[in-house]
Amino acid sequence: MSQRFSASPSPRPETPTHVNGSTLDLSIGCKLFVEVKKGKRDQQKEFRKAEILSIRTNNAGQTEYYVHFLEFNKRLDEWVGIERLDLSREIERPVKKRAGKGSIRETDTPPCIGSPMRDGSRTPASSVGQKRKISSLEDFSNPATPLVEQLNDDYESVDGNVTPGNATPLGPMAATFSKEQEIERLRTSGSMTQSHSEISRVKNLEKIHFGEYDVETWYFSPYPREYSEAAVVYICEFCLFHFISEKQLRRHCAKCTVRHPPGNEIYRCDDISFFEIDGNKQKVYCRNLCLLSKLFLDHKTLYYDVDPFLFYIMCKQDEYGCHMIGYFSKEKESTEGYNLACILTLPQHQRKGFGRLLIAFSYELSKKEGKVGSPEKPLSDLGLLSYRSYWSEVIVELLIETKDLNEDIAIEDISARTSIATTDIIQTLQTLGAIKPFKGQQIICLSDGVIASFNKAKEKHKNRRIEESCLQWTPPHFTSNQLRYI
Ligand SMILES: CC(=O)SCCNC(=O)CCNC(=O)[C@H](O)C(C)(C)COP(=O)(O)OP(=O)(O)OC[C@H]1O[C@@H](n2cnc3c(N)ncnc32)[C@H](O)[C@@H]1OP(=O)(O)O
Repeated sequence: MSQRFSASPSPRPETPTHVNGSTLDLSIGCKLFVEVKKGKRDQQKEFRKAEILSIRTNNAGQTEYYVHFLEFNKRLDEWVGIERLDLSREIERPVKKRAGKGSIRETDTPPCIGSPMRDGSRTPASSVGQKRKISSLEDFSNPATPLVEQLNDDYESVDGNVTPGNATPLGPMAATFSKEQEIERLRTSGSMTQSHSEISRVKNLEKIHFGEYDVETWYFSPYPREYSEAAVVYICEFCLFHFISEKQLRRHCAKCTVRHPPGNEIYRCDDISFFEIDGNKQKVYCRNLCLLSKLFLDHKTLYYDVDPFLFYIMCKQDEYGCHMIGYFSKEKESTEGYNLACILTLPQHQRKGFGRLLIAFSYELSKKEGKVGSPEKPLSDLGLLSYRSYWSEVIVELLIETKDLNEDIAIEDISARTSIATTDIIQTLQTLGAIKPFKGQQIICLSDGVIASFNKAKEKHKNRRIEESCLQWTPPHFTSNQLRYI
């Protein structure tokens, strides 16, 4: 059965808006101040500069604008009505640029910069070359914390292979960008990235129902076109089939006997289990998983070519079955030495230490393989924060241990014992301010502050650790041509 894919209702380029009897032309690319959605208790209105990315008419015939708050993460983009626009302040209009001989093209996007990815696509400027701020709803209140500054610096160093100096403008491809081509690429390509000029700037689903949760989505994902009309998309939490109505889901659940991900359970400790799934064997499940994860992963994910990947699904068990909390994917063979491709904790389970557990598990697998590994780049803002937190904790713990034993330890030793790549260790130590010059040499020295933060974090995470003895796994081997299990 062929499926059609689409971003959202077709955007209208220009809409005359009536204010106090006069007409105001608001078009895609206009930048203006928009009221920020705040918690119920916060009475104070706050406005931030935002760019209009799309315009639509809702069922009640009212015009709505899809806005992106400048310098904030895309997951805060949303549809707003005219009442949230501050029309009393200046509106910045998109610059008209000449597109070629005799024609004028209106441009609302900066050129995309970035390095070619493995699949030939480009890394988006938003995630690599430009400075970004970590943001969630609560971050609106305090967008410029020291953590944010730290993160911005980290972005440039971690993804440091792209700097404005070696950035390449996207060139004529951007001008001839076709929606059909993009849809086809989203549908059929492997690892993907997004650029500013892609239709996927506008998210297509508002909410999903998953298990017992209703979850607001963050980003575009290529679900079938008709799904973008639904207020909620219903997903079976066990087999990941998706439905457009609750009735359809109920009918499905009456027949669906699946109670855990379709793979081998390779780890169980208390109520936490990990299942290993081969993308080549469970294509439908893995594609549905990638569709789901794309709703929360902006900058890269794969959702068609799942064969070369293994998927590790983390579940919490109860009497009904194994409920998915998060997952990570891993290339069967990574020439770049990556031990993790994409990682996701479902939003309803975030900030509870599960991301840390997923990361720890990926390194536990690397240890069993006798390899050093690193996550695939670029990392998202949340990915980087989580990795920084994990790396810091593991490295500081080892340094304290070796100091207590009066042993010397080199970066290579840390890497061999933790499976963390030396570049990640050095960057982490630099971030902690732990590399100091001493008598013409560089030494590692932990400040009291770093040790105090470590002790606090250790206490917090003491119940969320991977027990090595609970991992029942031998590294799988694959034939070189097809990457299947032998
Ligand atoms: C290689 C890649 O795939 S990069 C892409 C990474 N994935 C994504 O961006 C998808 C959307 N995000 C997510 O799924 C999650 O945020 C993850 C997987 C990155 C982290 O999962 P979580 O379960 O929330 O992580 P966890 O609770 O273990 O937090 C780990 C640490 O990261 C940091 N952190 C995580 N989220 C945040 C946040 N929103 N704000 C500030 N710090 C954060 C904190 O230091 C936290 O430790 P703490 O709670 O003790 O302070």
